[in-house]
Amino acid sequence: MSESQSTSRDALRGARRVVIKIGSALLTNDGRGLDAEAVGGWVDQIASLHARGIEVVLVSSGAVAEGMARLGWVSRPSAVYELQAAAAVGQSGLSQCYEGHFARHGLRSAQVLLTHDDLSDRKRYLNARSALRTLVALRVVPVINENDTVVTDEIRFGDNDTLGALVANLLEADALILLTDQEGLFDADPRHDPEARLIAEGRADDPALAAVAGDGGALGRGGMTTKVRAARLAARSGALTVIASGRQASVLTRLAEGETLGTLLMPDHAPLAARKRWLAGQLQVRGTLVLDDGAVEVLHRHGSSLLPVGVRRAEGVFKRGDMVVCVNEQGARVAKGLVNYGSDEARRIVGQPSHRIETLLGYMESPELIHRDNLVII
Ligand SMILES: Nc1ncnc2c1ncn2[C@@H]1O[C@H](COP(=O)(O)OP(=O)(O)O)[C@@H](O)[C@H]1O
Ligand SMILES: N[C@@H](CCC(=O)OP(=O)(O)O)C(=O)O
Repeated sequence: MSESQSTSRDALRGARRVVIKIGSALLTNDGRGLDAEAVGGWVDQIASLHARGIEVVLVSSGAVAEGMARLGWVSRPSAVYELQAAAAVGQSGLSQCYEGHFARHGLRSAQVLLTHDDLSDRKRYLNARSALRTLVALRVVPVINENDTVVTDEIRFGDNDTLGALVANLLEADALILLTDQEGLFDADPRHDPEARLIAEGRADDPALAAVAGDGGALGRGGMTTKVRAARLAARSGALTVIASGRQASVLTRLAEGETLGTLLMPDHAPLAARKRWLAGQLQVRGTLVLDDGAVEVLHRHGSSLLPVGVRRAEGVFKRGDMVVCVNEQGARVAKGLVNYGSDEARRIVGQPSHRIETLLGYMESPELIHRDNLVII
């Protein structure tokens, strides 16, 4: 084992708070509802981590699959209202299953259902954080899922990898462990390429990883694409990510002991401040600002605010306070942030020096289009 590998795996051994996500592809027993026996096995391992003083927060998929099994449906419905109904039926089964297994170890679990809005509204985000922190302090294991029954396609995470990463950010976890049906991230999708080789370690921000990550199977949602993206999100609060097979014997306890299993994706920059992390985790973007090269440079190099003079075009319909993405002239994403002017006003002031804002609009809200406190480089 190389020196860098042993150092990285040591980081996992030192983890005190971990978010463990168990994916649909793994949980659902080839689509026939929950694999309760396998759930029991993971809970046994989590109980053992707990006994060593490691705080565990679980993100578990499986509600829709369990609901389908309970309702006797053989194929996944496409209508949103049927998926919502299946999730409602299945979520109680999921919760019961975990509760029963944790009870064998004298541990309590708690069901926490979150939506995108809970994490995008700053007040609700802080509320969710304090509730989860309280549960963890009470030595209860939160079992989190997306609240599928009340979300529509437009506002959903969809996959639970992203939710897991945002929870890791929220709780400043040391590690995010994504358990799935493959041994980790391969250099090609092993379902289609028998020669594919496991990537043991990488940097969460490495664009080459996103290039080899493909879509999910029939049961899962985002495949490796969302797992690699989740690693990038988790890295923003300094968390490392492991993608590993939930079918490997004692996978969680072996990882906690520093064994080389799965794919380890390490953060390669300092963690962002809490508010910037929250900004970075925002998925819903209302518009696009196309920046000139000078603006891209000052944002990158100096962490400056974005002034209208550096913006070529404003696209989309947005209000003051909405999240917009900033791209360079080739369309590559550079930053995102909360904009100080709505799209109509923004279109009138782009390319202009800030001292002209008042003349152009009849008022000046602020000299920046996005203040640096509300801006995050991506
Ligand atoms: N490069 C890759 N390496 C490993 N698996 C990959 C890769 N690209 C795509 N996949 C697919 O991703 C699937 C796991 O993702 P997904 O089905 O969403 O599972 P989960 O429900 O656990 O999130 C695997 O079954 C695999 O076929
Ligand atoms: N929230 C959904 C699960 C979403 C999902 O399958 O995500 P993933 O496990 O990342 O493939 C459910 O409980 O059915």
